[in-house]
Amino acid sequence: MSSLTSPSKNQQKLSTSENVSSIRDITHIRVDNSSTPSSSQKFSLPPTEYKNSNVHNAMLKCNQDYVQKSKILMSLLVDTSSILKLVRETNKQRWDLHYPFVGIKSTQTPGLKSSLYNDRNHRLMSKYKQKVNDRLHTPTDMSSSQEFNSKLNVLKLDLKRGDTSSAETVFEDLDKSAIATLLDGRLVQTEKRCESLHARISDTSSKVLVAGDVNAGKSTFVNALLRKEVMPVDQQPCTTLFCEVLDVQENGGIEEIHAIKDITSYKRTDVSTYIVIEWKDLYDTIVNNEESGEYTQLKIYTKDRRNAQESLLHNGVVDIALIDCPGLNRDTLKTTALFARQEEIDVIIFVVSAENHFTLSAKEFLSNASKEKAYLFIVVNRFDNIRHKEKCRRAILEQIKEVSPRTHEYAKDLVHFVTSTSIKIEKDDDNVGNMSHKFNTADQNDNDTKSIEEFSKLEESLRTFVLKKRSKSKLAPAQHYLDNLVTDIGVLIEFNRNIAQQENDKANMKLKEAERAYNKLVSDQKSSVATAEKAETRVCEEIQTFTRNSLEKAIENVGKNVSCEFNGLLYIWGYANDLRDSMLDDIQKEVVASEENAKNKTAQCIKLIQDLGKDLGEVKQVNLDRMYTKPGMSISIDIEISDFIEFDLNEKFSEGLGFAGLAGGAVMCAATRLDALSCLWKLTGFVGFNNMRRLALPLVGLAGFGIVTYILFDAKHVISRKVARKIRGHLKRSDYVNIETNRIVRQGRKKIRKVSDNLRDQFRKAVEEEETKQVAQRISYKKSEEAVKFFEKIFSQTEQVAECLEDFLGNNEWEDYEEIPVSN
Ligand SMILES: Nc1nc2c(ncn2[C@@H]2O[C@H](COP(=O)(O)OP(=O)(O)OP(=O)(O)O)[C@@H](O)[C@H]2O)c(=O)[nH]1
Repeated sequence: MSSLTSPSKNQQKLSTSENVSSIRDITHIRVDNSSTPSSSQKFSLPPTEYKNSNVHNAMLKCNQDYVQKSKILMSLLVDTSSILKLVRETNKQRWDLHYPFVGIKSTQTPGLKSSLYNDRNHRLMSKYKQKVNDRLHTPTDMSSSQEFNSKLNVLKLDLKRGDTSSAETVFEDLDKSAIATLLDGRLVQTEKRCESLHARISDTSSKVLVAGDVNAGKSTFVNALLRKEVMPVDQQPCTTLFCEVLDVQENGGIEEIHAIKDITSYKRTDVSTYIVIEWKDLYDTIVNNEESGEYTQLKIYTKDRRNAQESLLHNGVVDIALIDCPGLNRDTLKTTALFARQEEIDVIIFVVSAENHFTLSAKEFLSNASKEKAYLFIVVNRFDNIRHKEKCRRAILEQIKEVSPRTHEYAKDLVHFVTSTSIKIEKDDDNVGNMSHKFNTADQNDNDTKSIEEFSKLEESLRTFVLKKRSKSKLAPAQHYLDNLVTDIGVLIEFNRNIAQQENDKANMKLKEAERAYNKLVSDQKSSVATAEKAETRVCEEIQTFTRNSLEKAIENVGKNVSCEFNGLLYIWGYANDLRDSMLDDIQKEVVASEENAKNKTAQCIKLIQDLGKDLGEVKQVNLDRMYTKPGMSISIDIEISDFIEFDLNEKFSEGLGFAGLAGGAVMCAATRLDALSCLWKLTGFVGFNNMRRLALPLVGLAGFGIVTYILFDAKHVISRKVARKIRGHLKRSDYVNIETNRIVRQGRKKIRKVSDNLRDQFRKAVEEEETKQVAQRISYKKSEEAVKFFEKIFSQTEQVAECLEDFLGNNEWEDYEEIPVSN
């Protein structure tokens, strides 16, 4: 099997460039045929046998050239196939290929800067580069799909969609991946085509189709070539299906007839794909098939006992298979024409009866076949039946001139007037079985040396022609195909390299932008977070200072501006309570004011912090209404008797007066607060009645004196002072200022911290997003960079293939095969 079926193995052995250099070596070394397995097999016969045969030597020479050229071509096909595989792989996995000129309306393909021009001097550009460049920059008419697609030949996409839509509009409807998929399909087809071309070149055999009118003597001619009675001959039309006669070596040395129903599934080694026909049944099978149509083709493996110099089937150079066709008529014309068009058919031999000349079917077949194959090999048979031979010769040559002028030009080599029945053929009763009685031997004429000579001449010409045609028919299609293909690959790759380069430039720019944006964001993040932290600290300190000062001041001033209605001594207790409440209210007012201040400061700070992150997305609103809704520290102060007693009286009073006043005050207080009588009663019980009686008078006197003093010296101021002092003392002891300040600051800090945390979060997300963007840009940059490198590598590999193709196959010698079909 060809190496194309396992390119990976092939690649393991040789890289493309190594392969190409090995191809270069091939051309400088004369191919030593004896070293190749096929040639050792083919030239195993003693060389003396060839000595006198110029024809055979010519065949050997011709074959040498063929072997050498086919090796090069096969290597190039393998390399091209590997390139296609790499392109396909990239198209599928890494980089969607762009189809040249999609959506570019200008005839100058703007934006397409060719790196090929980067060569120092345009004139120094390789032929291949120049070719690709010219193709890329040739103005394109976008009006029709045909013109549009003409940038590519082999890789051209078939995008016709109705008559009205141009390829351009079709392309507009397709997205990038759809085009990549279409291209993938095209690449697969192309790879297969390379494989089939490779297989065709590696196949050393040659197929020769023997066509002609009914009863022209095709089967007789085939038998004469083989010198053996293989094909059944009948005066009635008898060949009804295609019978391919091959050398027995092709079937492992076993003479056999395979009747095939479906030729596409035929495998010689798989007996289920054919039926083996007995030799004796060959005639009946062929004749009966006209009605049954059971088989489409027969493969007849037969032994040619003649030596290589004489044999056609195994001539030591090329394995020739002869295909005997059914005679041409309206029914068979189409099938035979189709058969003749097959690539495998290297040569068409057309057998015409000298008596009947060309029929209409024959002319139609020949004119079509000559378009396909250029040169035809024409056998004018049954020449023995012609009396005016020269006249007949002229008439037939005239007809050939009409249907195939090129064949006519080389008529000496390509047109032969023969009598097939003049050739003595070997009969093998085992093979032909009961068919022998049907074989017409009446026309055989051993002594007709002229006819035999004519036939030998025909055979010589035929062998050389088959060989040359084989070279041409097997190698030329591959050469032309490769030539077109490598140019197409170049155009496709260069076009995509350009796009990849543009995308790389763009990606590079975007990557740099992304890096800049990222760095700026990270620095903004640091500074903003620091600013927010500072603002938080500062504002909290401000709130703290303000609150502390306010509360301390309020506590210090407590009672200074208090005014409560004093309704006389009887209501002194209520007065004291009112005073206390009023004082505590004043402090509470300061607390509320501090809370309000803290709220404002917090709001300002929050605004400042939110402003720091205003570019980072939506700002989360913070509700400050719920701040300080819970009451602060509660103050519980009870008014006691002692709150009415002022020990530290004004310096203007003496100590005695003070004591009396106090005592009086105490009595008054007790009198007002308690039931005086019950109090007295209790006191009497305590000190004893007699003692009480003795104390009563001085006490009453003292009380009276106290009452008078108390009234005289403004009881309400004393209470105010005492209550204020009591409140201050209580608040100091309970660390009121600190606790309240901390509470107010804490709540403000909490709100600010929440906003700061949100800002941090916003920055973190933004940084993450920028990082992701940066990573994506880096990936896209790397991807396009890899694509550029890949396309450059592929282009240079393709260029090497193209140069080899140019060097070794693009010479005039090659064309000679068309110019001189037979002569050496
Ligand atoms: N006189 C003469 N008769 C020939 C010659 N070649 C063939 N014949 C006869 O022509 C008849 C038909 O020959 P075939 O070889 O069967 O012809 P064919 O073209 O294969 O026929 P179909 O396959 O049926 O189209 C037979 O009787 C042959 O003996 C020839 O060169 N000279």
